[in-house]
Amino acid sequence: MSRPAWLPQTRPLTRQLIGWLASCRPCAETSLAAAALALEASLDGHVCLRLDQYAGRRVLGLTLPPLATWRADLLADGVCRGVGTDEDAYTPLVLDGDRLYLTRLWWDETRLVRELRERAGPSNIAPQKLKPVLDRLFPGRPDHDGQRVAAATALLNRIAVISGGPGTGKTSTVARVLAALLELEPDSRIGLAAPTGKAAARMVEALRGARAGLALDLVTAAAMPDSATTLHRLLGFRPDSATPRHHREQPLALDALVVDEASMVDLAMFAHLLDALPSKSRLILLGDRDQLASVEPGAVFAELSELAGHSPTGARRLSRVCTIETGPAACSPLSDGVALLRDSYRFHADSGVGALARHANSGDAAAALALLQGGHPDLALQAGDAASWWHALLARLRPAFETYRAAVATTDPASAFAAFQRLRVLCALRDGPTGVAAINRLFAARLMGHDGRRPHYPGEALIIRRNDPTLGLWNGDIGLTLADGEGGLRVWFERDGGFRALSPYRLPQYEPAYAMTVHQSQGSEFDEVLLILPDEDSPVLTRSLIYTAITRARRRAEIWGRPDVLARGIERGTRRVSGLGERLSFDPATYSSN
Ligand SMILES: Nc1ncnc2c1ncn2[C@@H]1O[C@H](COP(=O)(O)OP(=O)(O)OP(=O)(O)O)[C@@H](O)[C@H]1O
Repeated sequence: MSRPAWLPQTRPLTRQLIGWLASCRPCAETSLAAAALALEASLDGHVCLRLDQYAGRRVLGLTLPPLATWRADLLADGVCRGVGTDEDAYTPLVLDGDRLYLTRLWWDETRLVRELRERAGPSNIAPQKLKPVLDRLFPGRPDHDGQRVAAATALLNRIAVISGGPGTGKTSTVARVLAALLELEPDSRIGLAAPTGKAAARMVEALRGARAGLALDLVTAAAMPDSATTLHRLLGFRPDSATPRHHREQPLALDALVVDEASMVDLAMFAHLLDALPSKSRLILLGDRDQLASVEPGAVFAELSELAGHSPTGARRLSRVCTIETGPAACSPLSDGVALLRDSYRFHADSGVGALARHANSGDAAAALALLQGGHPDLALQAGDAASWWHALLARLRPAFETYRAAVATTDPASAFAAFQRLRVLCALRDGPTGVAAINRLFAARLMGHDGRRPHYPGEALIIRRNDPTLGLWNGDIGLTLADGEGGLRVWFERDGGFRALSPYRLPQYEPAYAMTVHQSQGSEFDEVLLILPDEDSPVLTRSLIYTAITRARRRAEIWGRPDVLARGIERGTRRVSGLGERLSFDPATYSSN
């Protein structure tokens, strides 16, 4: 059929693919509309489209058919295939119940579900052996202590998911989990990984700190892992190939893997990870289920966290090691492995940042605004359009940039990084007058005195946007440019507790980093954070984005923008559509809780 009239309403990629599909085969316009909606959904981070949410509605200027007719047309037109039928025949889409997937995403979800189901279940650690070890590692703590329960959960199950907000003790808990594991299974080969280089470095630093507080015997202390890598590096992704070096036939040589900041890991990476991890290995996922999900489709960590519950057997095993509250019953074979940490030790009870994060996360815009306007010493709201405050923003930042420029003048990378990482401006959007690109141009010109004539200059701060395994640079790495003492410039990167320098002319794709998007800031923390809002409401501005921005702040958070725009963002909850939770749940027809 000819190109549908509604096609220009969709994004360029959708237009291209639907144009191709329309030219390949005759099919109903509503089948093309379903394919277009599934593509658009994947571009928004959803794994699939729920046909039942659209059937019978008017969308893209079309009235969509009732569900049964729409499903039948889709299958008859050959735009998609049903599950279990003709798996070798390629169709662009797969229809699984009422969920319509791009075929690649259906395979990723299917592989992940299969791997998780196969691995779910109790580990081979006996509760009676674990109890004395945890008594030693959590001295003086009550049996019902949340971190102790989380540690026991992680050790008694093969797949563990520990979710908690900032400072709830995820790292402290996992340090004890690793110590206990090494005591009970001394030969364990343990790996540490995170989605970005920054998050991996922070994980190592935090684990070193947590480990120092444990009275470990010398053998255990020496066996504790002391380096972490990115998931890309761990799996051996190559720039010229979509298939990593490690997979089912060439698995990782690990008995246990801890992945920090797991909320940033997308569906496809999770599927690759489970494929490469030996079937007997443990997997421990750490993260904050309320943070922004990955840029690519999927919200795997948040969905796994939602499975929390106890099976009768799981509850019996856990209660031999600690005291547990009566909670929800298991809804999935993975439920017993999920632990939620709730008490934050980073923010004191009177911390404005902590309270603001809680209000934002619960969607309570009125309480968040009242708090911001209530004169809290660690919070500020600069209300209004950007045009009304950008001079004030430059004045607010000038002292911090002067400190940074003074540190740059010493040419000592440690001083430069210490000054640079103290404060960060975060932007909700990428483009537009308050987007990260415009704000960076403003700061480079007005605060760094960069006139744009030289390609590089001392103090230039940049963020790497593309992995370059040959150079050992990873998407998200921050580089600071310093004079090299011979009239040239070098860009310095933090590496393995030290620094390394490269010529600015060798770098892969990068962007300025005086300000960064909230997405780019995930996995990092700063003493002070200034969040810049767009002047107009945007669908990108969501509760999880605002919560993620605020929780990057250790000591102080400021919001620059219109209160009504902030309120609408806090009220905008988002939920990514996928089939993961449903496919991992027990089949109610066959599950018995006894
Ligand atoms: N049970 C506790 N009692 C007192 N202080 C604690 C406790 N647990 C953790 N802390 C402290 O709280 C801070 C945060 O702990 P930790 O780094 O383990 O949390 P996290 O959840 O990993 O934090 P982040 O969100 O920054 O990754 C640390 O300074 C730690 O020493």
